[in-house]
Amino acid sequence: MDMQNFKTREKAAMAEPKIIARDVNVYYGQSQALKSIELDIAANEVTALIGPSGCGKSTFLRCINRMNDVIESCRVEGRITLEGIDIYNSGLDPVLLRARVGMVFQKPNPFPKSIYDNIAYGPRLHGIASGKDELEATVESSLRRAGLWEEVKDRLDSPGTGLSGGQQQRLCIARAIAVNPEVILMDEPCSALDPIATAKIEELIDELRENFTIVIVTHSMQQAARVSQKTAFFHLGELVEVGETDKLFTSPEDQRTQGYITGRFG
Ligand SMILES: Nc1ncnc2c1ncn2[C@@H]1O[C@H](COP(=O)(O)OP(=O)(O)OP(=O)(O)O)[C@@H](O)[C@H]1O
Repeated sequence: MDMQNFKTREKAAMAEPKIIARDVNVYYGQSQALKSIELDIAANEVTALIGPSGCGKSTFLRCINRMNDVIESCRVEGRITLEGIDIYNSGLDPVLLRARVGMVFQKPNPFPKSIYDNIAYGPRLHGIASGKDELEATVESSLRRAGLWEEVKDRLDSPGTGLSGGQQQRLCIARAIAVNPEVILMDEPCSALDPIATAKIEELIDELRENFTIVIVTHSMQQAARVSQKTAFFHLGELVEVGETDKLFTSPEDQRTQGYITGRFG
């Protein structure tokens, strides 16, 4: 290994995880959806959350930007830190948290506004771009980073909802990027898309990790294997196993992981 490579790896090994979850328990009313979750999420990596339906993947994802706050019956216990800041107990405004931790949903959900305004909305709200020129530049760079600029540059005033499903999802990714978040959460972002649109989003995810920390929930083990560096396997509200994606899929430590990835249940 050359010196440069060694230094890069050493730096990565020493770096603090971007997100740390400790003893996270989540309840919907009386029913417990997550049990004592402990997970470190590294910066500039893609972490995939996998597991059978109902195991708690989306619930955990929503804990990271406090989206569970809007579900009345939901109660979150434990500690989740973002760069050392406790996101539940620091008095951190959830709106500001969600600017740092953006989210992309299963079904593309552009606002019923123009393509331009879909992207400009967040920067306007958070006062990120000052003036028309800067806002235009932010809209363009966000669309470029989401791989959508060439396809929409001549129709920025058209409604976002008029785009194809795959384009709408890239619009939603561009919208998330526009406020310059550190983390992007993706809840099954390709489940409503065809294979070609899925491949585009997967390529995009790989490019985005250079600048963002990405956590993705997916039902597709192939997708987890293609896009992620780390994979966490959830089962019945427990985090059973987490590790390097290659290792988790080739030599898992737990029988339950083995059972799931070989298709014995799920
Ligand atoms: N809003 C809610 N109100 C009540 N219970 C909920 C709510 N959302 C999720 N649950 C329950 O919490 C548990 C975990 O659900 P969650 O959606 O997090 O699982 P998941 O692994 O993401 O599932 P899927 O893969 O089917 O999306 C399930 O038992 C589910 O029924």
